[in-house]
Amino acid sequence: MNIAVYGAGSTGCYLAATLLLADLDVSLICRERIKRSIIDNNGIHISDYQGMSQSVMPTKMITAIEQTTNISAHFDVVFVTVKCHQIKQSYPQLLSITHANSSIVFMQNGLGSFDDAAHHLPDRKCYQGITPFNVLQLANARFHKGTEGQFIWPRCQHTLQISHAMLQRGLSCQLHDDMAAVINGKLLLNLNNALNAICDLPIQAQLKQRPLRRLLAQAMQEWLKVCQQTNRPVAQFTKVPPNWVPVILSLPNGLFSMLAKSMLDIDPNARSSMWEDLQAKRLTEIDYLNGAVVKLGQQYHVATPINQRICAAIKKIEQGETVDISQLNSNRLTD
Ligand SMILES: NC(=O)C1=CN([C@@H]2O[C@H](COP(=O)(O)OP(=O)(O)OC[C@H]3O[C@@H](n4cnc5c(N)ncnc54)[C@H](OP(=O)(O)O)[C@@H]3O)[C@@H](O)[C@H]2O)C=CC1
Ligand SMILES: CC(C)(CO)C(=O)C(=O)O
Repeated sequence: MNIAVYGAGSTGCYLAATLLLADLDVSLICRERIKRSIIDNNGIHISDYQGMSQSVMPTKMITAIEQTTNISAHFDVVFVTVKCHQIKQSYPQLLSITHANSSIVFMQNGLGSFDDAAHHLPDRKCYQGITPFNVLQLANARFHKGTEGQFIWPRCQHTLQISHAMLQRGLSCQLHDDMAAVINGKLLLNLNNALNAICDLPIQAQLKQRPLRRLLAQAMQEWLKVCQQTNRPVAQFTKVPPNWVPVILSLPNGLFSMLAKSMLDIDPNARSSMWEDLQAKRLTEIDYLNGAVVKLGQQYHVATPINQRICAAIKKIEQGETVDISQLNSNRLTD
């Protein structure tokens, strides 16, 4: 089975290293800077907040698909790990490197990008997968997992084979039959990406502040309302069912830290991928996260004022303006 990780950056390099450690045949399709960094540092180095640390040297790294020979229809499985807004440009290349029985697994957060991909690649088996944990790209080809979780993939012939190979090496992933519920449940957590980026604090420090938790709880309540209204299933990612998460987040600090130990048991430096995007002055995925909640809210007549303010704030920051998180409690950002 020939596997490719298309767009190996933070999550993609972590995924590629994990699959290589399971002795699978993996090619990285990545930028020249990533390839150079991996070569200069003798491999990909992955670590996690519980002390795991492993290294692996990929032998196949492709930076220019058009100039690579024997790659046409070569891959049986492609994990796509580019950002949501980079998916559109990938269709011709994804078509050229796969065949009719290939599985293409899209690993993006949020809603919108997968539907577009499945629509544009009708001759391929397209699936959605999820990275439930945070990966921070550090210097020297190091990729650090800062929160808990395992890769989640749809159950299909290829992922069953991959899961088996991983298990034999003491590694694990989760296979699900209902990826739509998983995506909706992950979006609930990703509503924090923007808030985390705006408050400019590590997630753990952010969660210790009740006003910041309450903002997140309100954003989550709006999404849960949309899900209820549209009969969308929401998978559980936390110790408590999705509907309880905003309730727990709204509790006073003492009660919250007693009841939400696992939420706080993360790397003290972990931040959201949107924080990373803003630091690097990259376009964010706001339209696919809080923006998707707003869009569905408008469609199904559910009010989403907090998510609207969050979107407006991120758009301002993308344009170089500064935003104070306290402004989210007023209407000023949507004016
Ligand atoms: N980072 C995280 O902790 C988490 C991220 N996610 C989700 O996973 C998805 C991927 O995020 P993440 O891994 O952070 O993204 P990254 O930006 O770190 O990685 C994507 C990489 O793909 C490269 N790329 C883009 N287009 C191509 C192309 N055509 N050919 C080769 N390389 C390409 C990008 O380069 P360039 O920057 O030059 O465009 C970048 O290096 C997102 O939807 C995100 O929300 C989910 C859970 C956690
Ligand atoms: C794991 C999590 C929720 C961390 O914020 C994430 O998905 C991200 O940063 O994009």
